[in-house]
Amino acid sequence: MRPFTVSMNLDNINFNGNHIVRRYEDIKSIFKSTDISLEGKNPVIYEVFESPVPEQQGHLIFLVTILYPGKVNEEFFMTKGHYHTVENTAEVYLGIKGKGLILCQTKSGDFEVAEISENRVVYIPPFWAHRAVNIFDEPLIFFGIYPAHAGHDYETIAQSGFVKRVFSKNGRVVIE
Ligand SMILES: O=P(O)(O)OC[C@H]1O[C@](O)(CO)[C@@H](O)[C@@H]1O
Ligand SMILES: [Fe+2]
Repeated sequence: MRPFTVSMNLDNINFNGNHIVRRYEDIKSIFKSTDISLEGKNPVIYEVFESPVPEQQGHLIFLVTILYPGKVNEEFFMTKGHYHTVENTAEVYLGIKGKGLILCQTKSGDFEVAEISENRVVYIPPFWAHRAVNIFDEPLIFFGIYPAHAGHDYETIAQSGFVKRVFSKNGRVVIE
């Protein structure tokens, strides 16, 4: 592989790698309850633009995630969340726009919330599951980098979920 550059122009982002689009119907099971008002609309909850890099040890995948503003009933839009399949792999996020929370937890029950916003860097150590939550009324946009061989373990989260959820209640952000 040869060195390459890409544009970070957010009006027209495309790194020529995977483009993951997750809509309400794809991920509604992650929310506490279903929301009839979204059933017909099936909005895009988030999309991820990844770099075209082989999923092999030694490489780094970089990405931009756009997590749209919105709620499923009172629960803020969020990503599926995952552990890395190769658990001993970390991830770094750099906030570009918007405001959010990165929920982090370990299999032994440890939990942490990290704030993400423009110019703030979040470090997710090895062994920590991570889920992004948009707590603002604009898209949450962040850049990320992780080892290309890390993989995504969604199954553990599907079975046991995250220990906390983030809601909007009377105009306030509530973590329960
Ligand atoms: O993979 P999920 O949980 O749907 O969420 C996507 C987020 O996690 C990542 O897959 C990185 O591991 C990013 O691409 C993105 O920010
Ligand atoms: Fe990850």
